[in-house]
Amino acid sequence: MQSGKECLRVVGGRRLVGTTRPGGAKNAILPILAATVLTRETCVIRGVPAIRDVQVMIEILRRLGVKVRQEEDASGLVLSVSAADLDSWEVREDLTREMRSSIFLMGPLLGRLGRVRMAYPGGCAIGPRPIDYHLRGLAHMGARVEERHGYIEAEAAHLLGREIYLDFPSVGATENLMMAAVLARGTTIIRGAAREPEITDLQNLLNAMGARVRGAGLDVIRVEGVGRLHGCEHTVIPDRIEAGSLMAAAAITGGDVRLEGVIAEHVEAVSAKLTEMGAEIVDEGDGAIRVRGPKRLKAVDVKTLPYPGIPTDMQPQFMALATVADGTSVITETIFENRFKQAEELRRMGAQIKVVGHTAVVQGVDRLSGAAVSAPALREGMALVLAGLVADGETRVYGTEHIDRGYERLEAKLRDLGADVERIVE
Ligand SMILES: CC(=O)N[C@H]1[C@@H](OP(=O)(O)OP(=O)(O)OC[C@H]2O[C@@H](n3ccc(=O)[nH]c3=O)[C@H](O)[C@@H]2O)O[C@H](CO)[C@@H](O)[C@@H]1O
Ligand SMILES: C=C(OP(=O)(O)O)C(=O)O
Repeated sequence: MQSGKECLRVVGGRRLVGTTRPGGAKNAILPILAATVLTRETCVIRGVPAIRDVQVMIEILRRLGVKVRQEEDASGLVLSVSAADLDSWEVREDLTREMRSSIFLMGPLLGRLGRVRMAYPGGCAIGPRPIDYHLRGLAHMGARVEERHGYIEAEAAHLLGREIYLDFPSVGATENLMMAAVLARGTTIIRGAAREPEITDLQNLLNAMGARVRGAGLDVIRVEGVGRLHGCEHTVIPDRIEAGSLMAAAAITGGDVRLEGVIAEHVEAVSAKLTEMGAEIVDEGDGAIRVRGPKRLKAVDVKTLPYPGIPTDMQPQFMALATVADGTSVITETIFENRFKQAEELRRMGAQIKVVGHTAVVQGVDRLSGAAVSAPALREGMALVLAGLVADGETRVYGTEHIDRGYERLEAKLRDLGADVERIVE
């Protein structure tokens, strides 16, 4: 029996209808905030999502001596970040444990200060998450990298532009190496780079700061090192995973939801898959997408791939949809080793799911039944909320701290669309 805990209480059975919009992209703002330490001047970042990961990154920056001012405008949070005087080059263990994305500070601190010390970020609920590509790339650029007592220390009087090959298009390694390269001597070429839209957003920010980066969105990125960077203003792109999650909520409830402020191209693969499942998706132009869910979803096969494929960050949500679809869906996870933790929780709600290695076979059932479930991680939590929206009776989703890492006002947004969802402390 769980007590004194916070949960999202979802009562299933409501169609979602209305208009909503995603916030700024979590996976764009985190490297962007790290990149602001590359200059002594102030960077003003707009459209920042009010999520826990952003607050943790702000805390990390503050402990390095960075001044961060928070305001609000129509775009969301506005952050003015000023790293004029950095008084530390070390990111402590409690903070790296709090958020893996603290690794994004490695490249910028090394570029700006020539030195960085950081606790080794561990794996997480989605499996081991090595950082060997990050470290190998930095070493190739001339950094002396040492791993000791759970800490990584890197030093380089000057990083040198080099040609770097990534064995896999790692999003984080691509971004870290881009940030390390902007102040390096000479030109860095990253081959086998990840192509996610958040990398293009980072390129846009860096170039607005005076960097010379091109190629983001393709698999070869060229960075010509410059002597110094300056302050800038930048607005973060909309969160395509939050958008996809809200589209999934419309689809699973047989709803009719209009999303505004979306970049349709960023959710194309998700739209195509939802259409295959029987949803009707109309790109209305000007960043608006209308999603109408069918009476009953159809089973599909889903395979996660690097962008522009189906994102792994939408895989748990697709699994939730598959649990109530007509027929058998096969879901293959190719990005992370262990990202089916939601399956066990969905089974508590009556889902029929068999997991064998990287594949999950989901036999759609007529009804799910509400239950007490626990979010093992961020998207996995969203998947449980989606299941709760259509389950009979009440579902309590614990582990809200995971959901809050990346969803801004989730229960309020769903409630505005007619869902019966509230946050309660038992
Ligand atoms: C803050 C952020 O942007 N997070 C996203 C980022 O995470 P993250 O940047 O951590 O993910 P990566 O693209 O680096 O990881 C992809 C694969 O490469 C492996 N790998 C990665 C780096 C490395 O040095 N060695 C290595 O083996 C990982 O274990 C994983 O199997 O991209 C993931 C894949 O789209 C998303 O799920 C995360 O939401
Ligand atoms: C896995 C995710 O993020 P992170 O890399 O921040 O853990 C995610 O956004 O689903």
